[in-house]
Amino acid sequence: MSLRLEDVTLTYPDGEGRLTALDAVSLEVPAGGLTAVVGPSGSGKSSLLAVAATLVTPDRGRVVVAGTDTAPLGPAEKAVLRREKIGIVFQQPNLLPSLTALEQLQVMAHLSGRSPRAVRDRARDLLDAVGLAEQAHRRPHQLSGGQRQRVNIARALMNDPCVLLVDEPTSALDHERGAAVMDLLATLTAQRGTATVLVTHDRTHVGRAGRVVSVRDGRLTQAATV
Ligand SMILES: Nc1ncnc2c1ncn2[C@@H]1O[C@H](COP(=O)(O)OP(=O)(O)OP(=O)(O)O)[C@@H](O)[C@H]1O
Repeated sequence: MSLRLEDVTLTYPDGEGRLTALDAVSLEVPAGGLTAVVGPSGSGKSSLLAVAATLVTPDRGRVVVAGTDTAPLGPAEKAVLRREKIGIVFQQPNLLPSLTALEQLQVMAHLSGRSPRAVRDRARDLLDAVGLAEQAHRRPHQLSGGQRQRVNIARALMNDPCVLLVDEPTSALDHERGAAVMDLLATLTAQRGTATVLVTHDRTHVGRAGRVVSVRDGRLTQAATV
């Protein structure tokens, strides 16, 4: 199942007029595909993620998540779609300080209808997949920045999303850890078949993505297969 943006335009109020943050953007990411969106500050990367996440409604165009056109959906329906189909990895992990790595994942599944045992098993499997099986019972302050980002990624996969949206995953990490997180995202995307979009201003590690797209002044200017 894929993610598709069709001719998406998004504007914000700007004094007397409107500022165009996204200008007729079209982008398709297939299941199992990892697309990196690169661009300078203010180019529209966060706006693109927010629209893809259905957190912001575009002025024009369509966002299709796993075959569902999101345009006709109301706020409650979008919230369900987000919970069931979309994983979001924010730049800052926003982990709850008092919870262990395992518990951070478990709380994500409280509305999933799965048994507590199934939830715990899935959380353990995911921590294993991101290389943190040994750290399952540590709290955020007992983890490194790279490890916190791994918990963040594992947490976004807890509800088995079709679409994974990742905001600047390597900006707080040194070169080696940044490369490792990008490798992990590429591996998880292929293994789990998510349609993954990551946005970044830093081109250092984007070679690990299957496709790189540039955004500038709200327009996709170039697409290249790496
Ligand atoms: N809520 C808002 N209201 C008005 N203008 C906004 C709003 N959010 C973003 N903008 C403007 O829209 C444009 C695109 O912003 P966006 O945050 O998408 O860029 P970005 O590429 O993510 O930047 P950065 O890398 O600095 O986070 C910018 O000109 C920004 O000033």
